[in-house]
Amino acid sequence: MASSAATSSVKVANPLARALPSAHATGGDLAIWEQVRAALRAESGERNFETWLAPLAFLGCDEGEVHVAAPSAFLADWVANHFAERLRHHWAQRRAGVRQVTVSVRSDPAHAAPSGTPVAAPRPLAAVPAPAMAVPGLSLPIESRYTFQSFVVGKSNELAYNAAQAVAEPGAPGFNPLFLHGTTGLGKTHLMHAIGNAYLARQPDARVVYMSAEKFMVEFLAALRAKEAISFKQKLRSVDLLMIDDVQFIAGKESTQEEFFHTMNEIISAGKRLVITADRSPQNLEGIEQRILSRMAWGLVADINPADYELRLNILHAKVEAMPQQVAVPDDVIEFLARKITANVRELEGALNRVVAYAALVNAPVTQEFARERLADLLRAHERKLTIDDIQRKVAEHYKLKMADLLSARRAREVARPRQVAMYLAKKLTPRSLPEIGRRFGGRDHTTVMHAVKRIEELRAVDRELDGDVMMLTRLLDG
Ligand SMILES: Nc1ncnc2c1ncn2[C@@H]1O[C@H](COP(=O)(O)OP(=O)(O)OP(=O)(O)O)[C@@H](O)[C@H]1O
Repeated sequence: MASSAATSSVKVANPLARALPSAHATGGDLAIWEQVRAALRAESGERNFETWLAPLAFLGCDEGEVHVAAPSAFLADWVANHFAERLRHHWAQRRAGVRQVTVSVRSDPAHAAPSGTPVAAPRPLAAVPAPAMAVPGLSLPIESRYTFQSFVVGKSNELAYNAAQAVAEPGAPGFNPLFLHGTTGLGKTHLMHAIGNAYLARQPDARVVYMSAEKFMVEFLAALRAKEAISFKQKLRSVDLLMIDDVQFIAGKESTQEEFFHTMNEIISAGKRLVITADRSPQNLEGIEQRILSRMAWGLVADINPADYELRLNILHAKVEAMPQQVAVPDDVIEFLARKITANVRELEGALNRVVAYAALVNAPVTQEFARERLADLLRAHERKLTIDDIQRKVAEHYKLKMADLLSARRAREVARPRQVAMYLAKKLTPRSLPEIGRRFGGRDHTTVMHAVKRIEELRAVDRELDGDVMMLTRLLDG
């Protein structure tokens, strides 16, 4: 992510540079900083403010440049990309001449190496130990195929992905724990394994434990029975990185929750890393003690939303590329799957595998027809007959137009652009042909529809608002 999205008035200082600018904070500037904070709190909401903005430290302002510092490279990056323009705006309103905001990474004396500490020399290759593993016995195996590289990023999982990367990086991430939540099959477990793999690749000797909340409970109760609870506690609390999957499982299980709470506290206060996943947000987890919920919400809570059409396409492309056998899967089949299998990524992946495996078995080319036949059961379950009429209505409603306008010959931009969006969606989301779509839009020619589709494709690449409209409409219409 980083600096690419930062506006020209904002820069992210090199996250690795620990030294801070020599600006100084005067009393007047500190008062402005408090006002800016209040304005940001009001406009971004309490949650966003606490997560992203509250940890910022104000360093000072010199020659039109405001310097703030975040506790980690991850936070610095995120603030620069998502809040820096607002920061600049509020400063500029209150202090003449402010043109730029610089976000740097705060050097934290508590974590800095004491001066004089020798930096470890790189180890020669031959001395590198065999690939490290999670703590045997205690941890479930960490799957090597689930890596950051094999995780495809889109708007719906971007925050979770970036935060997960920050946990695996060497410096303190600036938040603890990381709480990932989302419904089934959206990549929570994948990200946890990716954290484990990346962390162990950097520090092969680290003690990493990945376990389901169910395993946590089973192991804890077994240790209690065997009168080995102390050793269980010690083993678990001495890890460097603890990852607990599906924490909703301990709902209603009181003694397990008690133990879980103390484990969380120990890990966090020892500065070790904790990652937790659940199928819903902390506020929505029922049957879990309030003190655990607030401890969880104290770190960074990142949701993973269902993948949109674009992300589904990208995931499918990535999965096809990663397949061991080189099977040609034409683009129209990929688009077909991305359009039809919308529930979650696990199902999408399963559908692709099913089609490809069967094609290889019977030595048939992968076509849309073939895919439709192989997935008939799955598709029937999802089938919702989406009509051009549905699309027109939704688009008209979204742009606050009358249906008659959408179908009219009016060329004014405020009508013509939504009409092109509707034609584009009709082509992408229904099996109707271009001439058929033209007919349904007031008897237009198929070349008009073709032009509309091309135009919207071009615009989506450069116009974020339009792209957002199309994605939202696609989700509303196509599930
Ligand atoms: N963004 C993504 N890129 C690549 N693969 C993904 C992505 N999201 C999910 N997957 C794949 O989808 C499958 C299901 O993901 P995963 O098991 O991580 O889901 P989950 O959210 O943990 O679900 P559950 O709550 O049911 O355990 C995995 O094979 C995973 O690799």
